Amino acid sequence: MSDAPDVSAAAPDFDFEHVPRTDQSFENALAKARDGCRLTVDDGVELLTTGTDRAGIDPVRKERVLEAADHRRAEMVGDDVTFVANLNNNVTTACDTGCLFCNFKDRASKFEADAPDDHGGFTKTPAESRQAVADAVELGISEVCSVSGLHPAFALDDEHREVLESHPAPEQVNYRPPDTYTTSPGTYVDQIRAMSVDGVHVHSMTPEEAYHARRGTDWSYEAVYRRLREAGLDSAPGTAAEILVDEVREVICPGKMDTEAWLNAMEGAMAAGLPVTATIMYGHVENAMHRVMHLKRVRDLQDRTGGITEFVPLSFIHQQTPLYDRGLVSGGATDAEDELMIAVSRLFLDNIENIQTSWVKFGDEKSLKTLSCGANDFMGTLLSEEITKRAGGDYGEFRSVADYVDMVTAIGRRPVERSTDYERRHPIDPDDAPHGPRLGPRADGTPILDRTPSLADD
Ligand SMILES: C[S@@+](CC[C@H](N)C(=O)[O-])C[C@H]1O[C@@H](n2cnc3c(N)ncnc32)[C@H](O)[C@@H]1O
Ligand SMILES: Nc1c(NC[C@H](O)[C@H](O)[C@H](O)CO)[nH]c(=O)[nH]c1=O
Ligand SMILES: N[C@@H](Cc1ccc(O)cc1)C(=O)O
Ligand code: SF4
Repeated sequence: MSDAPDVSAAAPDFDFEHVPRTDQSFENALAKARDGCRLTVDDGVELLTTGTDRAGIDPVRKERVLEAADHRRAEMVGDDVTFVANLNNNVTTACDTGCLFCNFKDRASKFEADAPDDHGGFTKTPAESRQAVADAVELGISEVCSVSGLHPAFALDDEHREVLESHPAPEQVNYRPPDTYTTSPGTYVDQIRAMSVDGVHVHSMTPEEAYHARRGTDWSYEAVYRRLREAGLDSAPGTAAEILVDEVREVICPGKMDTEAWLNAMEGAMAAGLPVTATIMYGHVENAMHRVMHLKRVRDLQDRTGGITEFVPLSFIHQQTPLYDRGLVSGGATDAEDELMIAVSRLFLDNIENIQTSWVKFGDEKSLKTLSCGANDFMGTLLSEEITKRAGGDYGEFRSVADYVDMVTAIGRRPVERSTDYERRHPIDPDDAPHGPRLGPRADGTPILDRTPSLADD
C-alpha cells in the first residue's frame, strides 16, 4: 500500500462504474415510499440524494424523506426505543488485513515474542476474556459483543490448528503458530466457550472472522458456524459488510473478502441456526448508488433467509485512518447524509424490523434525532469501545440504563431494554428509579454504576 498517493487538499475522484444516475424522479420515489411500495434502487437513490435533478441536498425535500421514514418506523415497530445491556469484549487488535478505513488494527509482527511490547494493542487469552465477561455479567449485562482482528495464530479449533500446522506454506494462509507471539488468543472455540458465562448471549464471529476460521480448508461457512454454535455462540454481527459493491471494496479494503463471500458467510451463519445483524459503513469514497446497491443486497439476503434482526448504519469515522492520512477522503458524512442514510435504510429495508442508531458514531444529539427519522434501536451500554475511539471518534464508550431512560424520555418515547434477538423486552417505567439492567443472567435492576466505583469515578 506504499503506492498510495500523497496527502492532497482535495480527495480524488474515483472512476467508478456505478454512479448515481436514475430514470426516476424524486417526487415519484417519495410517493412510493409514503404508500409503502417496495422501492427500487433508483427510488432509493432519488431519496438518498433528495433528487438527482439538483446538486447537493435540498433541505425541504430532506425533511419530507425523514418524515416518511418516521411514519414507517411507527407503523412497523411502534414508538418504543430499545437498547441492550451489553459489554464489548474484543479479543485482539492484531490484524494484517490492512483495511484503509480501520485504525483498530495493529500489525501482527508487533505482537511477536521478541518485539517490544509497548505497541498499544492487545491480545486477551481465553481466561482473560472470561474474567472480563464474568465481571460484566455480575453488573447485569445480557450480551457480550466480541469482534477482533484476524490474529495469525487464531484457528477455529484443535482440528483446524492441525490442518494449519501441517500446511506446506502456512504464511500463504496467514497462519503463524501461537508460540511466535507473546500472548496467544487460543482458538475461536476456546474464546467463545470462555465468554459463555452463565448463559450470557455471545454475539461474535463476523463474516471476516469466519473466513479466517476456515482458511486453508474447504469447510463450508455453515459447518464453521455450527462448531461455533456448539461452543456457545448465540448470534453473529454483520460487520465486514462495509459497502457490498466490489469496486468500492477494492479501494477501501482490498485484503478483505468480497461481496459474494460476505453473503455466503451470512447465509452459512443463518443455516447453522444463528440470527445475525447487518451493517453498512458509509461516508468515505462511495457514492449514493453504491449505498443503495448495498441496501438491495441486504434486502435480497433477508428475503432469502429472514434471519437478520437489525440493520446498523455505521458512519465512517475518518480522523485517524489511512484513507484520510493518504488524502483518499477529505472527511466523513455530513449530518444531512447521516439522517438520510437512516431514513432510506428504514424505507428501503421493508423486511428488517429494527434500524439501529450508533451513539458511538453520531454522539447523543444526532443519534437522538435519528430516532425520529427511521431508527428505533439505540444500541447498547457497551462498557468499553475501541474501534471508533482508535479511529478518532470522541463520543465515549459507556451508557448507563439511567442515561438511556433520561435520553429516551426526553424525546417523549418509551425506553425498553431488549435481548440481542429482540425476543425479550423489558419496558422501563421512568418514575421507578433507580434504573439498572433486568435481562442478564445476574441482572436484578441494580444500576451498573452503583456496582462499579471505578466507572462511577470517570
Ligand atoms: C474493526 S472490525 C473488527 C471485526 C473484523 N476484523 C471485521 O473486519 O469484521 C469491525 C467493523 O468496524 C467498522 N469500522 C472499522 N473502522 C471504522 C471507522 N473508522 N469508522 C467506522 N466504522 C469502522 C467496520 O465496519 C468493520 O467491519
Ligand atoms: N453499532 C456499534 C456497536 N453495536 C453493538 C450493539 O450494541 C449490539 O451488540 C447489537 O445491537 C446486538 O444486537 N458496537 C460498537 O462497539 N460500536 C458500534 O458502532
Ligand atoms: N453493531 C454491530 C457490531 C459492531 C461492533 C463494533 C463496531 O465498531 C461496529 C459494529 C452488530 O451488532 O452487529
Ligand atoms: S476492519 Fe477488521 S479486518 Fe479490516 S483491518 Fe480492521 S480489524 Fe482487520
